[in-house]
Amino acid sequence: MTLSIWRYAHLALAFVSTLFLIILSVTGVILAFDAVNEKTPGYRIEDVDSISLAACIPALSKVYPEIMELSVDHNQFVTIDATNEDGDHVKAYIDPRDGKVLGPIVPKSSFIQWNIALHRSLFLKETGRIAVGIVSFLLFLITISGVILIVKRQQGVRHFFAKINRDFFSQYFHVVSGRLFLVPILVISLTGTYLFMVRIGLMNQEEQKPVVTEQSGEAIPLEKTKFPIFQQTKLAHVEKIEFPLMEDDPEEFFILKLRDKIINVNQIDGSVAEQTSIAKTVVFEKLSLDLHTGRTNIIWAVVLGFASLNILAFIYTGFVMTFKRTRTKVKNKFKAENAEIVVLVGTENGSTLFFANQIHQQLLSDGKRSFIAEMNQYRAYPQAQHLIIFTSTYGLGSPPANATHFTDLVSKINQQQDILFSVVGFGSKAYPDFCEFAKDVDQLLEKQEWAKRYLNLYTVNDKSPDEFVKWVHAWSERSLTALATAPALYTEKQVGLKTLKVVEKTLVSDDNSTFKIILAPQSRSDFQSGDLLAIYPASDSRERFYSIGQNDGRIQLMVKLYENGLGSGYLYNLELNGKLKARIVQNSAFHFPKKAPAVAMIANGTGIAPFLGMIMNNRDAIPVRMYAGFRYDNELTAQYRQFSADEIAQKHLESLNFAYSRGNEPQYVMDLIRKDAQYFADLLANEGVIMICGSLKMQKDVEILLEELCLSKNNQTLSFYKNRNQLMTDCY
Ligand SMILES: Cc1cc2nc3c(=O)[nH]c(=O)nc-3n(C[C@H](O)[C@H](O)[C@H](O)COP(=O)(O)O)c2cc1C
Repeated sequence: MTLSIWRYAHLALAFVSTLFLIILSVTGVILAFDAVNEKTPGYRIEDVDSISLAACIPALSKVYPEIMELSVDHNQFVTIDATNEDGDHVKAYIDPRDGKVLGPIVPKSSFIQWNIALHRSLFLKETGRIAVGIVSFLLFLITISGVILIVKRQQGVRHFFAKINRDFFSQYFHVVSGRLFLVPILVISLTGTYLFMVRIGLMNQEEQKPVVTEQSGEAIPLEKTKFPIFQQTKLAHVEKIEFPLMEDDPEEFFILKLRDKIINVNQIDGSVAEQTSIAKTVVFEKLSLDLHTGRTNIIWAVVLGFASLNILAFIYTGFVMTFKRTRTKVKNKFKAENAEIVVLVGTENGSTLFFANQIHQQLLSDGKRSFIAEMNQYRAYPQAQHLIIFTSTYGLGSPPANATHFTDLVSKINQQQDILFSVVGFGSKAYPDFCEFAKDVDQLLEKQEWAKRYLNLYTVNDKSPDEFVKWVHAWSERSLTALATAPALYTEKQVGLKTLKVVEKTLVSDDNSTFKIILAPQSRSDFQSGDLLAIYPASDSRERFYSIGQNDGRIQLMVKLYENGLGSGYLYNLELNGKLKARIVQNSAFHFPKKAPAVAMIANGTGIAPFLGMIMNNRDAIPVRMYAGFRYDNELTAQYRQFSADEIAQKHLESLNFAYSRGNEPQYVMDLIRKDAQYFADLLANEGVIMICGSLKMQKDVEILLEELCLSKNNQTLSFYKNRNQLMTDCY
């Protein structure tokens, strides 16, 4: 499928960096947790911005005769490295106002250190650092391309924060959380990139020259509380203070390491002996580190933790989206120029392609020369008789990604022969322009001289299989092409294969080509008569469907054996007690209507199969009449007669009426219906249900007859009853 360049970039970048991003996100979550955890002991000195060095240094000197170092970390914890009055070495968190020890310095656990090393360099030293840096930059690019995709999706920057309609969970989550975590992820990626650039020396850290103040003459001693620089400097601005090693030595200084400069202070008179600014890049580096790690702010650390967690969720949902988009693989057996049926698909996220492919596959199975392509690949189809278009719509009635040139192409390329067209729109009623693009395409084709309308436009809301099968019914009945109408076949969640054992099989004879096969599921299976069995005779993607009759918890099929028939031949050749794998497809639209006051069943040939099961299970004794047409009265129909006698005795059935088309008096089911016209008219008038199973041709003829009957006897159209679900069909 054509992907827009941005989506392609977004995906390619994500693909390249996935593994690294997973490692960095997992360790990122752990380190964010650690950053929060670090702050939980109550060593934080709240008013470090009001404590001056002039207040705290003399106070500390009273408690600690010898101080080596005092530092204030990103948590605003103050640490001292000193000797106390008892001569003991103290390295601990203290209160800077009175020197009281608050707690010991606990080094980071080896687990956290392990995480830090993994996060920074993947344990690969310099190479790892470079890889991490590059991945940070890729994350930045992924974020930017993601923003562009959201802007495109939302039809402009103005709607960036507008409501996101939910197509499916992964997509919704990806977009909504993408917006929510946009800023933190941008910050993580940019600061990560910057830190990497600094570390590998890409940022020019120009040496800052110290400014030296010439000392004039002998220093006049001053009390430390009066040192102007100590009075001006608050603890909040300090990172570290190195104390003079030897007291009274004017060559030994207090070295104040502040965030933006280093100041050497004369310990005798408190004058500034030397001052060195810290390079901007270093200041930025510290800021980046604060922002990247959340070490200075607990709320930011929590936000970063969630953002990292969200990167993992992004990866997962992103791949679900990609999988969904690319899952349906299409194969063409015929070339565009030889195709008799052309299926064109307009899709952005691949779901419409799934529906289209289900149809294309069935057309191929039915021996039709079907060809499937994207709408943007529209061209001349010299042998086409049918053009079927399935397309979604994206915002303001726009075409999906692979249908953007369709309108232009249609105006440029004229087909040379008449082609019957049918358009199915896929969309969502959550959007004001429901299926707008499909409507436009339908109108566009209507105007083409070569295009002849085959069906009116059908629309499908939110990928509803029930709505889609309405089109399937219509197209298959009009074209007399067997297409499966069980909605379950068009749901993306397909249930798995089941093992079935052959427990009974009859043989065909000269005058009977239909055989019965009974299959016992080897695991718990829920199904009803009217459901379908999908088998895979060649163990490939080719599927064949059979209507199920439920016989005592087992699957009963009536199969007509065709010469060289793939499915029928496979089933016929199965050994007794042999096993096969197959899928049960629920077909709730053709289940026995348990609430109906009465039911008429109309079948021809193997269409009788589901009805046999329904009758056996009619324990509520709903009045059922069956009308069945066959070619010959043979041993099979004799069995049906025996079956009906048994079922009539059990009150499961009222009557079974046969018509034989090749007998002495050729008859069709239509003749049986005509004979019982009043019964059918009354049945429909009294909310009874008619079920039809068998050939599409028979269904068509029966419907024409029922239409006549309804009009003449009930003064109603057949569609009136159809709309009330009083006509159920499953024909092929
Ligand atoms: C961003 C976005 C915009 C959409 N805009 C419309 C719209 O304007 N009209 C509509 O009927 N459906 C709209 N839809 C719904 C899709 O057309 C619908 O979900 C369709 O089944 C998707 O099919 P696809 O996966 O084949 O692209 C939109 C969906 C998304 C995600």
